[in-house]
Amino acid sequence: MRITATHLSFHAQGRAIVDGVDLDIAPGETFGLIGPNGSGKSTLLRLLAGIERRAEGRVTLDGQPQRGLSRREVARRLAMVEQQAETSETLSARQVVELGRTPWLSALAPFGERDAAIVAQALRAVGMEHMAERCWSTLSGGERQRLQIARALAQRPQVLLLDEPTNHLDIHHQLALLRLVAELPLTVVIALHDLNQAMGCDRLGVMAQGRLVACGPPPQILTPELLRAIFRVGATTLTDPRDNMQVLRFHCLETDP
Ligand SMILES: Nc1ncnc2c1ncn2[C@@H]1O[C@H](COP(=O)(O)OP(=O)(O)OP(=O)(O)O)[C@@H](O)[C@H]1O
Repeated sequence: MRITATHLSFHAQGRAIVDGVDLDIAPGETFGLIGPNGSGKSTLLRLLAGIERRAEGRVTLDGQPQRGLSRREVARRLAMVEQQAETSETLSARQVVELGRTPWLSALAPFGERDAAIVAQALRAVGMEHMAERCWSTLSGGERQRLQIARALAQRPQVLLLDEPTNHLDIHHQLALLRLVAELPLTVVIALHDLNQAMGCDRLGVMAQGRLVACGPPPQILTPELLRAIFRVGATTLTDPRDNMQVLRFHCLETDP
C-alpha cells in the first residue's frame, strides 16, 4: 500500500512540531526516519497514523484520503507501535496480541479459529509463543515491546509504523526484528536512532526541527557532511570484511566543548 503525506504539519504551544512534510512511500518500501532527539519523528509517525486529529495537510492510503476513513477502516490498513505502548496489566501476552484482531471482528464475525491462528503466527514471528500465557505485568520491557509488534502484525495491516522498535531489545532481538521487518511484504515506516541499523532501510528521511531536510537511499544520506550538520558528530566509514558492508563509526567533533 502506498502512503503519502502532503504538506503535513502539526503545531503545539505556538510552534511547528512537524512543518510541511511531503512524503511518498511506495508499496513494500521500508522507509527509515532518522533525526536528533525532539526533531519530530514520533509526531510525524502519529500524524501518518491519523492519531493526531489536529494535523494540517493530508495523508492518503493508496490514494484514499485517510480523513475520509473510519478508525476501523484505517486500522484494517495501518498499524502503529508507539515507543511506550502500554495495555491493561491484567491481560495475558496472548490477549494483548488478540487485541490486534479487533478491527476485523464484529457481531457477525466473532473471534474464530482463523483469528487464533493469526495470533499464534504473530507470537511466533517475535519469538514469544512460549510466553503466551504470561501476564503482561510480569513481562520485561523487551518482551512487552516484542508483544506490541506481534499485536500490530496480528492486525494484518498493509502499512506498519514503528517508533524506535529496537530500543528495549537485546542485540539478538534487535537483529531478528530488523530482519523480520525487512522481509515483511508491507510498507514500513520505522523511526530509528541507530544509524548503522538505518543503513538497512530502502530509503531514509532525515528530520530536523520538524522539517524533512533530506530524503534518499542510505548511502546518499549518511554522508559525513550531513552527520556533522544534523547530528553534530564526525563519522568514519569502515568496511566489514565479512560481507563488505559499510559501517559507520562515530566520534565527537573537535569543536565540541
Ligand atoms: N503535544 C505536544 N505539545 C507540545 N510539545 C510537543 C507535543 N508533542 C511533541 N512536542 C515536542 O515536539 C518535539 C518533537 O517531539 P517528537 O517526540 O516528535 O520528537 P522525536 O524526534 O520523536 O524525539 P526522540 O528522538 O527524542 O524520541 C519535542 O520537542 C517535543 O517535546
